[in-house]
Amino acid sequence: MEAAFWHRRWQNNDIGFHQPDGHRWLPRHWPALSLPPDAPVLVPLCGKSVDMHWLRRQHPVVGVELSRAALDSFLDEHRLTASWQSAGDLEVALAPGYTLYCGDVFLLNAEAVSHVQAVYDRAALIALPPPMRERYVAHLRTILPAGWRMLLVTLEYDQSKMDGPPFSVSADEVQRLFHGCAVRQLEVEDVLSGQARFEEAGLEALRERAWLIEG
Ligand SMILES: C[S@@+](CC[C@H](N)C(=O)[O-])C[C@H]1O[C@@H](n2cnc3c(N)ncnc32)[C@H](O)[C@@H]1O
Repeated sequence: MEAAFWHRRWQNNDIGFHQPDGHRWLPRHWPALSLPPDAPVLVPLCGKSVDMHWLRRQHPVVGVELSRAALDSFLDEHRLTASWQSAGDLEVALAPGYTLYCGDVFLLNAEAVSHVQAVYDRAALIALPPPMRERYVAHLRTILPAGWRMLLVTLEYDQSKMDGPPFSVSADEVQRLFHGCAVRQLEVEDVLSGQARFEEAGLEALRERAWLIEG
């Protein structure tokens, strides 16, 4: 998607992807990453996810997000005072425990994530259309220091019945994108029931999966 698409969504408060209570699987599956306390965690395409607030209890959090409005809302909602600085091609908000980059994830460089040990991707990979997904994963794999681990959440459904975002990402695609990494499915659940937009599109299944990936 173009940047303008996302800026419009934030401007119009059209943010159905935002989960005010956080993702139910984060507390359950985060321990599978076996991270040392204080290991810095990258949250790409972070929006104003409250999952960052949960992660922050254990880890310094590095976010990256196109929309300044999203990051300003996150800071406001969590009563955080940030100082904004320029960081090369991006801007960055520094608040206690948080380093929040504002700009295109593809402009995030290896220096910015040189200390990162883990990644939490919920609604980031699946927010991107196919060619951009390849580029996104290749970019993360290029800039992250060796030994990273990731908790990834994907959705899979019949893409011929509706358009993304969120886009359908199959188990095969996850394996392909992360070839050469250790990829383990932690959980799969059909979450179609009660999801009006997906039910109205005539889908018969909407499979959500959690993955542990080790680079
Ligand atoms: C579907 S939302 C998910 C947000 C968050 N991960 C969550 O769970 O609520 C995708 C987010 O990615 C941001 N985004 C899209 N493309 C981006 C890019 N190229 N670089 C940085 N952020 C991007 C959008 O502004 C949007 O906030």
